[in-house]
Amino acid sequence: MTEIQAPSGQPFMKMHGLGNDFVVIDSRGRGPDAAGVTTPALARALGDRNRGVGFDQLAEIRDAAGADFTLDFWNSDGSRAGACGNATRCVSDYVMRGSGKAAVSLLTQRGALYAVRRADGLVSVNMGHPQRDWAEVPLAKAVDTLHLPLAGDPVAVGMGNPHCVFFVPDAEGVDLAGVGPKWEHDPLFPQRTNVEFASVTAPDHLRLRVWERGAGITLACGSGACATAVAAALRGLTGRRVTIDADGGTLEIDWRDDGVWMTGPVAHVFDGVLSPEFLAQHA
Ligand SMILES: N[C@H](CCC[C@H](N)C(=O)O)C(=O)O
Repeated sequence: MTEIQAPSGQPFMKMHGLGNDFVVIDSRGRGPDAAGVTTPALARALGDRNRGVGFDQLAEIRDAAGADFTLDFWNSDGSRAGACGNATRCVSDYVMRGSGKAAVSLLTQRGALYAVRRADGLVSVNMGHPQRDWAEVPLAKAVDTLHLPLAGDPVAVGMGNPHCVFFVPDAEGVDLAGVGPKWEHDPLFPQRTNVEFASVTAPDHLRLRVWERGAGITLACGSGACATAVAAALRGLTGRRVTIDADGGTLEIDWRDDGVWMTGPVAHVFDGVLSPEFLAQHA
């Protein structure tokens, strides 16, 4: 009889929120001071959809002091992201299932966040207060974040990561791949930016398409949806509670006094193990 060997290597999960897809590495159990296992080289290699696993973002779960867990985000180009709403929802769901809790707290680069499971099964995350000051976004110089001095009159909003939101008559018609990289690299954004194109379809409804910093076109962007809802409310285009249709599905955004709440679905696709060879090649 052949013995089946337990696989050695680094376990991971593949998850997605509205088609915004993630590799999730759970490296808890080593203490809050232990560094993560992810390196820029590993993120780039794993993010390659032909030679790796493929993802829009990689999320690594680490131990936290004073919260249920810490969450680090990486883009497929190997850069770090300060926030990722869809991955926060997916990972919070996984941690809630594992612990039996109906609410969890987490630490991200921007600070502490909070997630709860709703009665309908969807997961809500309080993504924190929007950053509206030019230095916090960050922008390269002191300008009015509600009317950036750029063609198309976009709004800058930080959600722990930078967003540049354009309101356009028809988001469907925008050539994302053509215009996205230009704005991502505009000198007004010293850390580059995520780029949103939104159309108001009703006073409580927006259509959104996104070009993400470090990842390109994605089917949805949770922090981008939050930034877009904030920008639309500040411009007086919508109320503070909106439904946002991204390419991959729908998010509910509610900008409350305690922060911007984002609600949507989660999907756990499969579990895998990275081979020791792959890890060694991309350490
Ligand atoms: N997809 C993520 C955002 C990733 C942002 C990342 N591209 C950055 O560099 O800030 C979300 O659901 O919020």
